[in-house]
This record gives sequence, C-alpha cells and structure tokens, in this order.
Amino acid sequence: MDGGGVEGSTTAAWMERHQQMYERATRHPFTVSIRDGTIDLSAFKRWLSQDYLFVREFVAFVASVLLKCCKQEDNSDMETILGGVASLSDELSWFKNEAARWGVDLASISPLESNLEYHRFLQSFNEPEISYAVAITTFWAIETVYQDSFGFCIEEGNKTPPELLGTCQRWGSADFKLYCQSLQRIADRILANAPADTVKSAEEAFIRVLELEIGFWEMSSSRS
Ligand SMILES: Cc1ncc(CO)c(N)n1
Repeated sequence: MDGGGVEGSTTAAWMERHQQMYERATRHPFTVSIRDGTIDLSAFKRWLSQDYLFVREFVAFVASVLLKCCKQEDNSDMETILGGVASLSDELSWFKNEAARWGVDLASISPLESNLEYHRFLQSFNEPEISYAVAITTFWAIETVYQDSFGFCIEEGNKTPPELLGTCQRWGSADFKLYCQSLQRIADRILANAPADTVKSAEEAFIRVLELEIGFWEMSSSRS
C-alpha cells in the first residue's frame, strides 16, 4: 500500500471498475446544470426539500454505522463517525434556513418514490446481520457522491449562480473532501481484512448507492 493514500485500494478499484455509473451519479445533468447556471429553480427547490427528508433518515443510518463501529474490537474509527453524526445536526439547521430563504415549507413536504426507495435501503442497515464493513463502505459512498458532484460545481470554470454557492460549498469544500477521504481510508482498511463474500456485498452496496443517487437526481430534475 501507499502509506495512507487511496490509490490501489479496494474502493479506488471499484470507482474505476464502475466508472461509467460513478460518472452518471457525480456528473448528472442536475448538478451539471448548477455548474452551468442553467438550473431550473423549481427543480432545485424540489431537491432541497427532498434532501432535507433524506438527511433526517440519514441520521438514523449514520447512527447505525456508529453502533456497528462501537461493537468492533478495535473501535478507533469511532471519533470520525461520531463527528459525522454531530455535523448532521448543523446540516439539518442549514436545510431549515435554506428552505426559509427559498420560500419552501418543509412541514408540507412528503418523500417522493425515489427518496422512499433510498429510505428503505438506509433502513436495511438496522439489521445487526449487516456487517460494519458493508455499512462503512456505504457511508463513504453516499458522502463521496455529494462531495464529487458539488465539488465539480465550484471547480474552475463554473458559472454556478451565487445564490447556490453555499449549497455547493457545503459538500464541495476542501474540508468535506478530507472527511470523505478519512471515511475511504477506514473502509479500505476494514475491507482489506474482511472475508471475500463481505467484500463482494460491500461492492454491491457501492453500486446500489450509485443507482439510488442517480434516481435521486432524476427525481429532483423531474417528478419520478
Ligand atoms: C441523496 C443524498 N446523498 C448523499 C448526501 C450526502 O450527505 C445527501 N445529503 N443526500
């Protein structure tokens, strides 16, 4: 290995193997239209309100990852995951503020089908049979899709409207990238010591996250 980097790691290999799908998730027309400045604001508001509901569900998911972590003999990843739980508190406040700014009433929103599908996937991690390896990989993948998608919106050459920069910074910032990289290192370390069938399940979960993320952007763009 390369002393803590991610090149040559299991997760890096998957990103290459499933590159096409990874790009469909991280260069989706929805986020690319944010970067181009051609975003339809009603789609943005739909995303905002649906993602608020997603994040409420995500809190319980990250708590389930934390619980699995705490049950490990070596629970040295605890602080990183706990930091993730803590930052979700700030994130929920951010959604409420942002919704108020856009005139979106969060109290009257219900989850659309693709969001519900994602909720069901997240809820499946409550089962104690699902391993920490699969859970931490899934956690890393979910965060990374947003990091990469919104990071692209603030990279050089963007025409992102100023009123959307705050959103893009939330997930596109250098700090969030570092956080995703620490999750990736944890996942790779756990996967390196996991049995082959567990590694296989983790790869399947990675692919499932990409599918669900694509579905989420589609839902935000249209109304599926
Ligand atoms: C759908 C979705 N995926 C990933 C993230 C990142 O936390 C999010 N907020 N929403």
